[in-house]
Amino acid sequence: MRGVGMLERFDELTTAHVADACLRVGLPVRTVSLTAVTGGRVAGRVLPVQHVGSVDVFLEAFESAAEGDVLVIDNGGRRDEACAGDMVALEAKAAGLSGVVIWGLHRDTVDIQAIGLPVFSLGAMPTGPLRLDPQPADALLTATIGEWTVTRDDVVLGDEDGVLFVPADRIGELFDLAESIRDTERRQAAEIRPGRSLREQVRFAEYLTARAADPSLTFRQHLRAVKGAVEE
Ligand SMILES: O=C([O-])CC(=O)C(=O)O
Ligand SMILES: [Mg+2]
Repeated sequence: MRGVGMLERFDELTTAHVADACLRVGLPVRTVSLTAVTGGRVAGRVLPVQHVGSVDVFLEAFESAAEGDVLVIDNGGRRDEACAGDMVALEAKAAGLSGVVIWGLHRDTVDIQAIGLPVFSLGAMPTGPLRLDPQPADALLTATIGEWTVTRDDVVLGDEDGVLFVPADRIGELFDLAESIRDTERRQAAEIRPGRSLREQVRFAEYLTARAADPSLTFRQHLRAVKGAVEE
């Protein structure tokens, strides 16, 4: 699954559903809280870059980008400079990319919003970089976003809750599971509204009784037994 196909399938899901799917199959839940500058959603293969003070590394990455890739910028979480703005967003869009994810700050917010390419970042700041550091040898191979180091073998998903990284070769399986979690949650929601409480649906009273007898019983174990979905 690539580019547009992946985005179409993710369009009916959220990062929360896929994060819960990761938890269920025992994958690390590689999420980061970032703001959606343009409010859009993104799903695509990671195009990793490490930024050291100049946009040239982005332009170099675009030279070998594939349709639907997402530029994932490691700026070390710095909050003293913006590392990408509307020029980078526009060039990314023209190169066929489907979004930009920044572990750092952006600028040119209004122009980025007008371009419409989904951009996720820690926030905005007027100044660009005032430094230029040496470029590491793996600057176009890996990016560290929060505590997660990602490569071309990863897919990034982004929405209003932030971003999530998943292994590209597990995406179909994770989407299948995320869809079933979403369907369960929708069914539960559809019953809460007319008055059948979540506690009733997940037999919460039974859980409290069972936990009194066996304090090691967790709510997650109980949810699995009754096939409910809330937190995974
Ligand atoms: O932050 C930078 O220097 C890059 C920039 O402004 C842009 O892409 O428009
Ligand atoms: Mg600019």
